[in-house]
Amino acid sequence: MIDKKIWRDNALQHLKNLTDQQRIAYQQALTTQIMQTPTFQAADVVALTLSQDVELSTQLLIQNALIQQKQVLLPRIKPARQMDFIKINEMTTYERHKFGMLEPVGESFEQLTAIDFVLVPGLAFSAAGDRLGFGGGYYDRWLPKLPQAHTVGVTLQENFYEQTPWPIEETDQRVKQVISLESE
Ligand SMILES: Nc1nc2c(c(=O)[nH]1)N(C=O)[C@@H](CNc1ccc(C(=O)N[C@@H](CCC(=O)O)C(=O)O)cc1)CN2
Ligand SMILES: Nc1ncnc2c1ncn2[C@@H]1O[C@H](COP(=O)(O)OP(=O)(O)OP(=O)(O)O)[C@@H](O)[C@H]1O
Repeated sequence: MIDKKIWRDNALQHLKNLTDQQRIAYQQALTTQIMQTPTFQAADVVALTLSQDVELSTQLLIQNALIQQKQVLLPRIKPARQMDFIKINEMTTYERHKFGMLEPVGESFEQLTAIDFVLVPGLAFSAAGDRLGFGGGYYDRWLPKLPQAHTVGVTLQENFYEQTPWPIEETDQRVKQVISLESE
């Protein structure tokens, strides 16, 4: 879909332009904002992501969630654009998928209805919760399996839109909350 590509490229450009110093500040802000979210504080089981190259870093959030004794799950992609989530701990090892992402090694967490909180990755979000991902449709397929979970997207202010500018598809899953990070 050509229209989506324009908005994806635009959002990617904003992420690529960040300086190392801005990245550190955004990682800190992402961590603080999520940890202040009541649904995260109340959550026992959280599905996070392991950020890749241009994405805002989730490392600090993962470490804090583990320190807080939450059960932390990270994704592994499967054939047919499906995902498994693996419960991680300090001993978990990671391997690189041929598409480039680092993924945890371990058994799939099957109790999807026990997941309280999901950090949904995305390049851009709108106030209504519309999300522009990398285009695999992985989260659009997975999120309907856990309607009970609180879903949150975090984005740069530059990639946050009051009105959704990209075309919305039937299969697109909205997130329940969007956090737009302001620049310093
Ligand atoms: N950190 C992080 N992890 C994540 C996601 C994410 O957005 N961020 N995902 C969020 O969904 C899933 C992975 N999503 C992906 C989406 C697209 C491609 C990709 O490279 N697609 C290429 C090639 C595909 C192919 O050859 O079939 C493409 O579509 O051109 C890879 C992973 C699960 N893990
Ligand atoms: N549940 C589904 N069943 C069939 N096709 C789907 C489903 N969800 C999404 N798709 C298709 O997958 C393709 C990619 O979806 P989309 O562009 O929304 O990905 P994305 O949400 O940006 O990516 P990701 O979730 O991987 O970050 C689209 O062509 C969409 O129609």
